[in-house]
Amino acid sequence: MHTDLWERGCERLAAELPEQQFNTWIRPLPPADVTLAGDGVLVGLRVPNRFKLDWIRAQYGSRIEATLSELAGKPVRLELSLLPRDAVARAQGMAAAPAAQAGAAPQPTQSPMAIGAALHAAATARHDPQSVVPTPGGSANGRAAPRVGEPGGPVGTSTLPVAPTLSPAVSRGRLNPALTFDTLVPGRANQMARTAALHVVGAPGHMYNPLFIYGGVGLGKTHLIHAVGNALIRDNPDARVLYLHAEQFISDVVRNYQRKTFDELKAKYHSLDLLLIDDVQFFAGKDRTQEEFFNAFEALLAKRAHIIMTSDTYPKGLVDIDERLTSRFDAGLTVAIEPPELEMRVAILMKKSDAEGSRMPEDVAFFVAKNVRANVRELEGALRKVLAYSRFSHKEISINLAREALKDLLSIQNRQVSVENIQKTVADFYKIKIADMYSKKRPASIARPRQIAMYLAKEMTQKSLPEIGELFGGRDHTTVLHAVRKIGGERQKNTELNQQLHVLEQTLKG
Ligand SMILES: Nc1ncnc2c1ncn2[C@@H]1O[C@H](COP(=O)(O)OP(=O)(O)OP(=O)(O)O)[C@@H](O)[C@H]1O
Repeated sequence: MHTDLWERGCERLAAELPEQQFNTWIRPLPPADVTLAGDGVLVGLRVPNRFKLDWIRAQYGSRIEATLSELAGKPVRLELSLLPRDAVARAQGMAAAPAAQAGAAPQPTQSPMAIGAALHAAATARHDPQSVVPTPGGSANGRAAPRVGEPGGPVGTSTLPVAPTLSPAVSRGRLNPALTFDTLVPGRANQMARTAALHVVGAPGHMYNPLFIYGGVGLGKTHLIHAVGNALIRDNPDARVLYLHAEQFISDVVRNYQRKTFDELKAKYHSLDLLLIDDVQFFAGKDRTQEEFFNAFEALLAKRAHIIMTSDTYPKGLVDIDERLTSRFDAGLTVAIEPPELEMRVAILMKKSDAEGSRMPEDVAFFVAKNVRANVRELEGALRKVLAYSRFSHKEISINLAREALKDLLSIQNRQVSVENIQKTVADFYKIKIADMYSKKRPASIARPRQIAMYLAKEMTQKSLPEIGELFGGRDHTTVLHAVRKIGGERQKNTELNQQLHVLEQTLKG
């Protein structure tokens, strides 16, 4: 077994990567789970938040896989997942004291892995934006520069001053130069959001301010707002653009609160031309953060700076966020990004495989796209698996190869969802009693979830209409057919319903 594979990998990465990059991104990770999987090795890494997960995957994923594969002498597949929230919260609670000493250097005598475990708690509690933010990645003329960690890319320590008021170069450093409009595949699912975003690039500070983009996980919200930032800086290299995840804003507020340096916070945020802030649902229940964000928001709009926010739900659907904020979020333009349809998924697979230098034949792209429907992030994961499998096995990319590479994923997808499970999940979601699924009650608050459950039963199980009717309290098959048509039709037009169905489908697929 390769029990010490991760530790050896860390040692190698510590020697190869610039020190600050290793210390920021790899060292704080908790020890990986290493398991043998077929002819290869599966290395599971848990990361405290989505921002870090995306960054580590984009910047270091292939490098980690290559390093570990070399050490193991067999193919290694890296799987990144989020640490459960309670584990993060526990670590934050435990780390209250170390957080005060954020930045303390690890003891050199410890192994990278031991240090990783020890520092993990402090790192998750710290969330120091300056420490987690990558070094500048854009060139002076705004064209894409090599990424952090790539040959020719910037080294760990920024030579730029980190002033409370961001210099344009520092703000540019927070954008991922790979996330542009060119690399974002357009389609019906992101048409509105993309068009609105392009308007902002054309006339920042004018129309659609603030722009609020919402949608389920992995659908391209972050990509789109980075694209706006990158395009704006390309057109105007002096523009002060800041991208940050809502959690970083929260940490900034906490830090300035502790130090009583609110003027610095104001100077930093109120001076921007474009603020891109991801996942504002994270502000829930954080009153002081909401107050500071409100102040920044008002100051930026007053000087015609643009604000773009993303969230997993529309403004009125945000919970534990002050209404004076949510009503302002809704005051510009609110647009949804929907799950991509089949053709768009195929286009994404083909574009991304081209970018990797291994074209995926169209029939294979259709096969993968038909089987991976949840979101683009999962689609990318499936693509990575197929490409890696083809590389390691020295075989051409074909449907058979894709079937083999994705067999775990396909077996999960094919797992049967039962009508009983659908009834329970839908009842929980809409907060009605499960008995109402079989009852004859007709108020809309009950009849509609029941119709939604019937629709999902038809979509997600092999049951016939009469069988479904029977399982819903002995209803006639025409009642089921009516529900299936009604909900299916509405889904096409009603974004909110579509999002709810998407969440339910994801939950049911486990
Ligand atoms: N239309 C698209 N074309 C190309 N790539 C896309 C598209 N949509 C999403 N992606 C890619 O899918 C991945 C996930 O997208 P992104 O991180 O922007 O999703 P998100 O909606 O912000 O998710 P989350 O809410 O989980 O943060 C990224 O690698 C992104 O580049």
